[in-house]
Amino acid sequence: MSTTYEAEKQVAIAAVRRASALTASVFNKLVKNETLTKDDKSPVTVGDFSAQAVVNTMLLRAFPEDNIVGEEDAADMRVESGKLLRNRIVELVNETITAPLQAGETEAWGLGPDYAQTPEQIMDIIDRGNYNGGSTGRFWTLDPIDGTKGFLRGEQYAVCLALIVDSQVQLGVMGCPNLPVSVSNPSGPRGCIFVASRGQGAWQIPLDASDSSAPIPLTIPTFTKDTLNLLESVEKAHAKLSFNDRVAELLGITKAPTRMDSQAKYCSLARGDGGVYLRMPVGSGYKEKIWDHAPGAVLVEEAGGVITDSRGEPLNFGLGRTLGENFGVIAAGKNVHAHVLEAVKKAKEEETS
Ligand SMILES: Nc1ncnc2c1ncn2[C@@H]1O[C@H](COP(=O)(O)O)[C@@H](O)[C@H]1OP(=O)(O)O
Ligand SMILES: [Mg+2]
Ligand SMILES: [Mg+2]
Ligand SMILES: [Mg+2]
Repeated sequence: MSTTYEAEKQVAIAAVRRASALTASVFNKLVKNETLTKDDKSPVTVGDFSAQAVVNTMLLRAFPEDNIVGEEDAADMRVESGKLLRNRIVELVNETITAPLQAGETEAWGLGPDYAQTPEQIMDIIDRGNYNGGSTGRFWTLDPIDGTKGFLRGEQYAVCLALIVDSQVQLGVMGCPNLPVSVSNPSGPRGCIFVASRGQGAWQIPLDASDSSAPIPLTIPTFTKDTLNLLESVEKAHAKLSFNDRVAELLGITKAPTRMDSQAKYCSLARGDGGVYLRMPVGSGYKEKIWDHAPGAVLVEEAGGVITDSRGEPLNFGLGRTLGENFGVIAAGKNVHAHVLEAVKKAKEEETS
């Protein structure tokens, strides 16, 4: 019998909602020493650490046996120089988890006025994201702020959570606080959640729990050469944008690419706002992380699309914390995908000839 992971979906949506609210509220108050630079030179903020603590708390209360592959760890908070950072994170996490219960939430998820945690508990819960993943069993993967650079610029970012069972992504939930609710009204209200579970479709729901708008089913539409465009990174160090330009040319695309940080690109693709997610490695040896693609992958597939690496092979979420050797990512609607794959092959041949 196939399972629909309904209980997991409810917890994941609530966790992404609380963590998204935290990140949105912290953005306006971020001060200088609340952002650090990690060993790989990428930024991390009190928002990333706090959001990971909130999501891990709720997941582990609801599913104590589960493991979590999370992006962040608490090492920087455990040292003497991390005291200010730690205090701020403890304040943010406790503010978020002790906030009154909202519709559908329960105290069993560690929420409500009685559930404040000690600094030690919060550091330990962040470090419960240290699981290494693998090809068998069930685990969650979490990117508490995907697109930290976009977050710091006040642009797109996403709180990203997925459930992986025996290497297959079964459930994906992404919170996008800065993404317009409606594609046709880009300057209108912002804040959406994208949800997909295997065999159950892809949906957009409101970020605000008190908004009772009905879930919107998502299907990737059909594109023509004139309406097709690429969705790509803002950061030049994350993807080879010159390669994308050549692929667009080979495909006869005339529309300019949409540059956007984070897995909000997958969300945009799933709702027809952009026709191709294309990410090619820059050749720095960076390995793509499973939390940067797992929820986006199930969302695209459930919206009727296809996602592979640049050779047309499926992404492998069972290799550990990374996707292994990086051959890039192509995601698009079924018909478009085959053409992109062909154009990518041609552009690669040109590079080596
Ligand atoms: N050198 C890199 N190459 C590719 N992706 C990277 C690199 N450094 C960080 N990332 C991750 O790429 C993703 C952002 O990609 P995009 O450019 O598509 O927004 C983020 O998950 C970011 O991590 P983070 O979660 O810390 O922001
Ligand atoms: Mg990061
Ligand atoms: Mg990320
Ligand atoms: Mg991140």
